[in-house]
Amino acid sequence: MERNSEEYNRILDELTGYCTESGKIDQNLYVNYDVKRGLRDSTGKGVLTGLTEISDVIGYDVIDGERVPTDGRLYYQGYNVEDLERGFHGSKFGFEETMYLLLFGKLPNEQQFKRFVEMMECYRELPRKFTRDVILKAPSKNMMNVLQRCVLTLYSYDDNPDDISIENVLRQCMELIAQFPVIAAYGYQGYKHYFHDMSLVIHNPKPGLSTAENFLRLIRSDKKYTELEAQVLDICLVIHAEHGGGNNSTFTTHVVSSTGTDTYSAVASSLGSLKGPKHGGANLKVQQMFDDLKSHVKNWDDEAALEKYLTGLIDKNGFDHSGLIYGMGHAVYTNSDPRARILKGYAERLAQEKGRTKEFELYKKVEEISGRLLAARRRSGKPISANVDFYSGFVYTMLGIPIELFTPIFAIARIAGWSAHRIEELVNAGKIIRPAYKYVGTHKEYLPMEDR
Ligand SMILES: CC(=O)SCCNC(=O)CCNC(=O)[C@H](O)C(C)(C)COP(=O)(O)OP(=O)(O)OC[C@H]1O[C@@H](n2cnc3c(N)ncnc32)[C@H](O)[C@@H]1OP(=O)(O)O
Ligand SMILES: O=C([O-])CC(=O)C(=O)O
Repeated sequence: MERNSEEYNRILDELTGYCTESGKIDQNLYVNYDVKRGLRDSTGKGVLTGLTEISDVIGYDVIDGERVPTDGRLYYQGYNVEDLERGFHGSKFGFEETMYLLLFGKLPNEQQFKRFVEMMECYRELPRKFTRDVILKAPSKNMMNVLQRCVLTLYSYDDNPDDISIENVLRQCMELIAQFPVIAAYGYQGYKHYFHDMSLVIHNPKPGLSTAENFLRLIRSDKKYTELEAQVLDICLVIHAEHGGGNNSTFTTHVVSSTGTDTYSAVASSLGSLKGPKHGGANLKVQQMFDDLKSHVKNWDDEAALEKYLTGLIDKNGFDHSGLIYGMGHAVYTNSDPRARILKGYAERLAQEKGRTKEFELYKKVEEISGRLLAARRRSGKPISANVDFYSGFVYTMLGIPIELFTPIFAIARIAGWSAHRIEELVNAGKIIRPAYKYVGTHKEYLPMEDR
């Protein structure tokens, strides 16, 4: 049979019909069996599946035994992220301090920090010819795919890949944390060259520079960036670095690590999760959604037109027909996400500097109208607000960072959290994660082919 022939397409349609029909489950059964869909209870609260000391994500206060929505708070190893952000002001190495904090449980002193940064510098170097043989050999349009493929290939360059002793896993994690920015940047350079006919530019990372500085240097042909750009990107990495054990990609780290598998398999799985548009991939979707909005609503001051467009999104009549307004909503946060508050502040300051205040005002209006429209539709009455992905892409565009690198930047930061959680899972030698699935089909008798 020839691919894409009429017959091929007819059979594929028929098979698609079979598997869609076969996969359908009566939605009432989920209620009858009290299935914790999405691992949530009937109030939407996450089912407790683990304990962690790495971070605390707070969306409610408990007052007189009642959960009351509150402005979100996020703590890394006990430290409020907003205090960290203020503390790191003016530094370009906030992300390196954050990595240390997440991995080792405390903030480093000067000597510990110097040694750590030096170690990360030597881990940053990719294996010999890896760039040519792996990154550039099979260029991809998607840098999350490049990261996944490279992580899996790094397994074969490791002399001791399957050893899950803490010492070996820590070494592997530190290497991957250091190499992620380089892989994403080189993957992007390969993409520009092979898909957009631009010159291939591969700079080496420079010792003494922070992760943020090196990343900006590697993605730019002239290696240039401003102090402000490096500082803002550094803070973006800090606030994306970790988010508890329950977020989808970190939970994936726990699930996969609980089998005793190798670090490369676990990290590649988490990358796959983070790429999803309901998770880290939302930063890309937000950008695309705003492009779509701008093509439909020419007058950004026309609130009625904005409301109509956003209502269309919820009704699955616009953009990607998913029914979602990207960048809004969160499983834990209610009144606000502290990271969105921080990013909104940077977005406002950058917009003033770059003459993009009108666009910033548009974001604010969309945030306000979406929150109102979504809250009105919800059965639970839980408040809904902008999440970390709402303003991040706007900030990145003002830093001159291309859209292809939005979700990879999330991954460059979040691998620090995944690493800390992988080690926490292994240190505590937990049970293999294995929830229950109830069979709701019938049992049938086998029939030989001629009798079917
Ligand atoms: C880094 C991150 O992962 S941050 C999240 C990034 N993702 C996005 O921005 C995508 C858009 N947002 C969403 O899809 C959701 O808000 C999620 C995935 C973040 C959280 O989902 P949940 O935990 O199920 O949210 P929650 O329980 O508060 O929402 C319940 C209801 O509101 C709806 N809802 C929540 N957010 C949105 C949204 N942005 N647009 C439309 N509907 C929404 C849900 O579909 C659900 O509807 P239902 O009760 O009728 O089934
Ligand atoms: O916690 C979540 O579910 C998603 C999230 O915000 C993150 O991973 O940063």
